Amino acid sequence: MATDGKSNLSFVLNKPLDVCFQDKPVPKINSPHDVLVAINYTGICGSDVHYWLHGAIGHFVVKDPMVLGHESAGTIVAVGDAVKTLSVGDRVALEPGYPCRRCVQCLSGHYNLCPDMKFAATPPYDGTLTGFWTAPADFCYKLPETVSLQEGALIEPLAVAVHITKQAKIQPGQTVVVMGAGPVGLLCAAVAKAYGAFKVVSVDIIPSKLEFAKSFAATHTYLSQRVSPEENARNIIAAADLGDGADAVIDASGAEPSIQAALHVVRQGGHYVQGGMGKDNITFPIMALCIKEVTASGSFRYGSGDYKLAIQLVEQGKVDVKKLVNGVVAFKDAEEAFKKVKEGEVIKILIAGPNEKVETSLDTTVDEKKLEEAKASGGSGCC
Ligand SMILES: NC(=O)c1ccc[n+]([C@@H]2O[C@H](COP(=O)([O-])OP(=O)(O)OC[C@H]3O[C@@H](n4cnc5c(N)ncnc54)[C@H](O)[C@@H]3O)[C@@H](O)[C@H]2O)c1
Ligand SMILES: OC[C@H](O)C(O)[C@@H](O)CO
Repeated sequence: MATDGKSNLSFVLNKPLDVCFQDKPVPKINSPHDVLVAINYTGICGSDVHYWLHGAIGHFVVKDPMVLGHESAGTIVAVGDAVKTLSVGDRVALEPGYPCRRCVQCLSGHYNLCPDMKFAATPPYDGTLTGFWTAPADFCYKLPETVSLQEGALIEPLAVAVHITKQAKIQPGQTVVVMGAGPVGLLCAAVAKAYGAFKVVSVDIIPSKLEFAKSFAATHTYLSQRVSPEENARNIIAAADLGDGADAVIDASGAEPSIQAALHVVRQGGHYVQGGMGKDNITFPIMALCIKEVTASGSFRYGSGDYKLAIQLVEQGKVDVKKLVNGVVAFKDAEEAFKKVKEGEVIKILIAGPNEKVETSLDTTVDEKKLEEAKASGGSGCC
């Protein structure tokens, strides 16, 4: 068997800031429709960092030890008897949430809203920072030959961006403002461009993020100021010459001032999408929403077709996800990688699977002062 002699070492969160490595049994294929995947690479998401720091996101509370990670790509090592679409050796991007397939939401095509979703590294379900993982075959997406396994690990956040940007109903030639230039905002900007947006404005409060955004996908950038949301909105419109406002505005920050400015940037009859997660309740400019007849949507994870499109965008060179990767670390350095993400100076770090031979390509020395400052400034920006 392809797992013989291989480690199923897993990176486990016991409680906030208390992690360990555990060698768990290799999972068994329990359904003829499932496959067994050897994990090659996993990206660290803001939600993983949030669980590591706080042990909870909203009402999802880590009560028992939980394996972290959900942005993964791997190689098929065994397939169930009924699997026709994948074979041993195929390289796949993993969609990490499995819906019930029977409820009203699933049957109406919105499986991401399934109330019984089993989502990796969302308690009580273990995540993918492990050696081997079982998944339904139809939630594993074969990577084209030209797409690497490291790019495969970036398909998950790209699928989030594909879903958010679909909600914005962007038409070719339109203008789009993306609030927040973290991984999700950067990917939304790139997807908006791929959907045909003529101008894409990235907004953030950190100059270095905007410098990167300009080199990645943004046609314009704006450094948000400590002024009123209306004034920031006027400045964004002026900076990118957006006329009566942007056709679509996406929030990928979850920050209250950014959400407020967004409603003043969007044009009459435009679209607003809430992709960022933040405080449960904020002051929201309902008059702007109302009198401009803005169409506002939420966006949660990804649904039918989003992974497929994300892979196509990478395959066709429309979104260069490699540019987001600051480095790859060996599995044993997973905790250092989390600290590095929390320091706030990297975009994406990949953790190699425990059976993957990798030379660490990232300086994992952690600047404790920067880490303390980042911790003091609040959560991961996630929830
Ligand atoms: N909807 C979903 O399914 C989904 C999935 C994944 C992540 N998310 C959420 O998307 C958001 C972005 O994720 P990420 O991984 O890029 O997070 P991130 O924390 O790396 O990025 C957030 C960015 O927003 C910027 N920001 C903060 N305040 C701002 C302000 N006032 N104006 C403009 N920018 C501001 C930050 O500097 C940062 O660059 C998070 O809130 C995350 O929880 C949502
Ligand atoms: O990309 C998926 C997200 O990280 C998750 O939905 C998380 O933020 C909430 O559980």
